[in-house]
Amino acid sequence: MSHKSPKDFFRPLAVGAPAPLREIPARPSRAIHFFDPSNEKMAAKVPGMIGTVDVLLGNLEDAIKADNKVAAREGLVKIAQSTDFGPTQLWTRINALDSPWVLDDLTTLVPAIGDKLDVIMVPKVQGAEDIHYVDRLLAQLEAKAGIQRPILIHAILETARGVANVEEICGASPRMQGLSLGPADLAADRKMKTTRVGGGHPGYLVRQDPPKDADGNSQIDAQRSVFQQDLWHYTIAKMVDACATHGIYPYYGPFGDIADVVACEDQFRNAFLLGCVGTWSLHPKQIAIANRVFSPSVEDIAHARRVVAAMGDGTGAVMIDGKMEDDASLKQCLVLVELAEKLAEIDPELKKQYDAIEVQA
Ligand SMILES: CC(=O)SCCNC(=O)CCNC(=O)[C@H](O)C(C)(C)COP(=O)(O)OP(=O)(O)OC[C@H]1O[C@@H](n2cnc3c(N)ncnc32)[C@H](O)[C@@H]1OP(=O)(O)O
Ligand SMILES: O=CC(=O)O
Ligand SMILES: [Mg+2]
Repeated sequence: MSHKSPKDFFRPLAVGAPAPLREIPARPSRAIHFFDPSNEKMAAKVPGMIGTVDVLLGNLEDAIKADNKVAAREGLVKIAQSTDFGPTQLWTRINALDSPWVLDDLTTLVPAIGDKLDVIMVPKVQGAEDIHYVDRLLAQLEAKAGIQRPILIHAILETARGVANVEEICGASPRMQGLSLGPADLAADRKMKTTRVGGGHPGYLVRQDPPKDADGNSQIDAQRSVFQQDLWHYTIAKMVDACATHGIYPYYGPFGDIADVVACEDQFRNAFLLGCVGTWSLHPKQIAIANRVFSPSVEDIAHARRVVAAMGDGTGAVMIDGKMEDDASLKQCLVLVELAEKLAEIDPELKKQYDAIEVQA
């Protein structure tokens, strides 16, 4: 954990840098859509995606060929300078802190487009020291460039040491906006034996007990159901707790099987139910899945509003459809109602659906 005093924590780290935020804004970020700014075809699609996705992220790290690193950085500057992003946030993923590109990433991007960048995603974060390094450097660059609002930091949880240090990473700077799970790098770093980019694995399962014959002997060769388990449950739950403790936001990460939109939706929904606020989208077709999954359903909002209406001042207990509701379940319902209100501000279609709900007595 940081050894700074609480008041120093909220002082700028360079003379002339903007004051750190005390609260991280809860801006909707259901899909963080990755694009390669050095890929002209992909980059050309970016202006048309504004308003259809909550976050557009110019990726400079993995998935960008070494020969294209400079073109990606320069492409991002060009796109950011020539585009009005309206309601859509602009993020970038810089190269890893031990790479030959990251210093130029930061010293180029902040002066050129620091006033347009909402969040910088930092990959392969190992501990608080990585965040401290970026924190100070950003403050120096912001001061030099006269940037008026602090650029926030998002860390990818994708090393074993990062997972072990997740608490101190979340609390390392008032710039910390959130964390994403990086299942591909994390699997490699932990020496897990899956070669998939996120999602489940058919070998990670629990098998139904064998039936017994008339003499009570187990029929181990009999047909038995298997239930595939979630390889990522532990890490996502740990990440959600660390983020909630520090008032920042957890996200699922990449789902690499672009064709399997069904399993992608399942993985996203598991993360949503566990507390994540959004996910990555690698391909345009994953945006609609993320927007659907990370927006509460009309049924959930109808129920939540009914509980809120029935609970009055929030004390006591009531019965609704045979189920007990009290202060705790009211708070659960308020999580959904408040999220729906935020989403309705930026998504007219959702607003229409939520507005049409009639609250049952
Ligand atoms: C483990 C990690 O670090 S994950 C994060 C790093 N990885 C990434 O960022 C990957 C981003 N996505 C991509 O590179 C691509 O989507 C790929 C390689 C997965 C698939 O690309 P393609 O084979 O070209 O996909 P496909 O043919 O279905 O593309 C259809 C159209 O969508 C466009 N498109 C594909 N992905 C994107 C994207 N992320 N953003 C914008 N447009 C895109 C294509 O250019 C193509 O355009 P066209 O119809 O004008 O030809
Ligand atoms: O960067 C993402 C990952 O899964 O690795
Ligand atoms: Mg990674």
